[in-house]
Amino acid sequence: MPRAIVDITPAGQRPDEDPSLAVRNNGGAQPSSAPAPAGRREALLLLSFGGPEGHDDVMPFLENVTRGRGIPRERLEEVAEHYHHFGGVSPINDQNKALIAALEGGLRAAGVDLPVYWGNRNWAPYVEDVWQQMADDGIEHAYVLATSAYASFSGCRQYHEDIARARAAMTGDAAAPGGPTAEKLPHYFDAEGFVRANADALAAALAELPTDVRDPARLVATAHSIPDSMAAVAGPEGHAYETELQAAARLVVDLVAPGRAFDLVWQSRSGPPSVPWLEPDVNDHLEALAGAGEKAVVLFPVGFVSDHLEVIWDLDNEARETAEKVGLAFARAATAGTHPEFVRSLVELLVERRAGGEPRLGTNCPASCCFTPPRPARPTA
Ligand SMILES: CC1=C(CCC(=O)O)c2cc3nc(cc4[nH]c(cc5[nH]c(cc1n2)c(C)c5CCC(=O)O)c(CCC(=O)O)c4C)C(CCC(=O)O)=C3C
Ligand SMILES: [Fe+2]
Repeated sequence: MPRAIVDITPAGQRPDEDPSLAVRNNGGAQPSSAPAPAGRREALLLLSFGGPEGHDDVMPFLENVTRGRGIPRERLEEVAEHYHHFGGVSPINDQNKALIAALEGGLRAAGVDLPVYWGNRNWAPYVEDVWQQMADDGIEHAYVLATSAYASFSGCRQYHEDIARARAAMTGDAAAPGGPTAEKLPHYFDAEGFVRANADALAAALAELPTDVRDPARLVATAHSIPDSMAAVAGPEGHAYETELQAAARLVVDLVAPGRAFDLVWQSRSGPPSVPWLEPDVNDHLEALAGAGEKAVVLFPVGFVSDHLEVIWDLDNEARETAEKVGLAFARAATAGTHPEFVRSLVELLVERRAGGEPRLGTNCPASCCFTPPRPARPTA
């Protein structure tokens, strides 16, 4: 019996935020399990976060990211300093360009003739503009590869909303969106090449440690912290962000040192202190490890796809400093980046979808996924 595809029709709200932020019509992503119709003009779209390109971009970029999110001004100023430390340029844009070049090569190698486009949520090239560009170029359907491998509002649902917003902007009518139709590719935290890329990097980082602490070194996976309320509703049954991260980290460690223990901790917490986010923070965890007599640690940021600013600032500066302070030998593994096996897996995901493979989570998400259902309207007297 064919499995019903549940269309994404957000009727909810972001778990911890203002309901007016939610895009009400996600007409962008309508997965179909039928093979791509012959002759349809298709494209691959890399959909990412975006990042500033210079000093003057930093504050407007941060305002785009945090609009309506209730992030304290002091936090924004602090994060702006991290960007200014690198001349106001986020590394994420060059990393996305490199990934696109690698994907183009990977598609050619697989004999897949598709153009690759790039759009962002928070900075140019904006997803709205690339949608117009694709329409002008005659593209009818886009497969959307988001630069997040996991569930959660921030990592999955919000990318669906970006697609819906871009399609609504084509007509000015969210109920009758335009431009190419789209389907988002599924979560890829357990894709063979993603796991292999992270495992190679973990092995390389371990090899950087002095030989006498290599075997007993503590393996510590990191991912972006999110509000507890967001974690609780991630995925169809809730807590999928943590579950997927645990699964990915386990797969990675098992390729390097089968069965070896690891910890999963959180980084880059934002938001007001009054709102609970996933804990422990990586810095607190390093202090606890040192306090328990550990001598060395390898961090592997399996929650991220490239070595963007939150990785290089929060780990290579802050966490490394914490490790030095408490006397832990420290190494940090690279993210998947443009590892050839990772790129090959991404191309495979695309090929699977084009052939009409059963849509998986991240492509077809139930309406309740990553949202808190809105409270029923109070009956009026
Ligand atoms: C789960 C997750 C991912 C991974 C999935 C994915 O990749 O999508 C991710 C990635 C990224 N986050 C990034 C940057 C920022 N994230 C912020 C704020 C926030 N992130 C959150 C979550 C996540 N974030 C959340 C819940 C907030 C609070 C505000 C809100 O609820 O939306 C802020 C505001 C300032 C601050 O408070 O830190 C900035 C500047 C960059 C770009 C880095 C660069 O430029 O290289 C990237 C790739
Ligand atoms: Fe973030």
